[in-house]
Amino acid sequence: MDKVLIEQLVIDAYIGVYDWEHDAPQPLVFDIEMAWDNKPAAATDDIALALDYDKVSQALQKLVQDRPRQLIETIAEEAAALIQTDFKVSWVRVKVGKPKAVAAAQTVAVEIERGSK
Ligand SMILES: Nc1nc2c(c(=O)[nH]1)N=C([C@H](O)[C@@H](O)CO)CN2
Repeated sequence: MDKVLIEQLVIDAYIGVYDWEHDAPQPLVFDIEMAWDNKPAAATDDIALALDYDKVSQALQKLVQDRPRQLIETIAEEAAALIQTDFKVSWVRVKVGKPKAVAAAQTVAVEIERGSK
């Protein structure tokens, strides 16, 4: 299975369950894997046949900054749904890290897979 990947995409977000988290944005780090047949794009050298990682990244930025949320689970689920619906991706893995959440941890994260390969 071919994939298109977006790694370590940083998006500032209003995210968290505690009041202090509602006052300022903090970084979320996205790792995304998307099933995509890369052969047609490679054969034609045509971006129209590729899964445009730039467009996906922009759409994720808009989604995340659209409104505050409490849980990174919510962001992960909404990101997966957007990628599947708007970009016609049959299978996606989304990892959302919140590096500032737990002082003693380098990062905390959730990861989900949606769709079929
Ligand atoms: N599974 C989760 N646990 C926690 C979350 C979360 O989004 N998913 N969030 C928090 C707080 O917002 C925390 O990040 C503040 O440090 C706690 N646990």
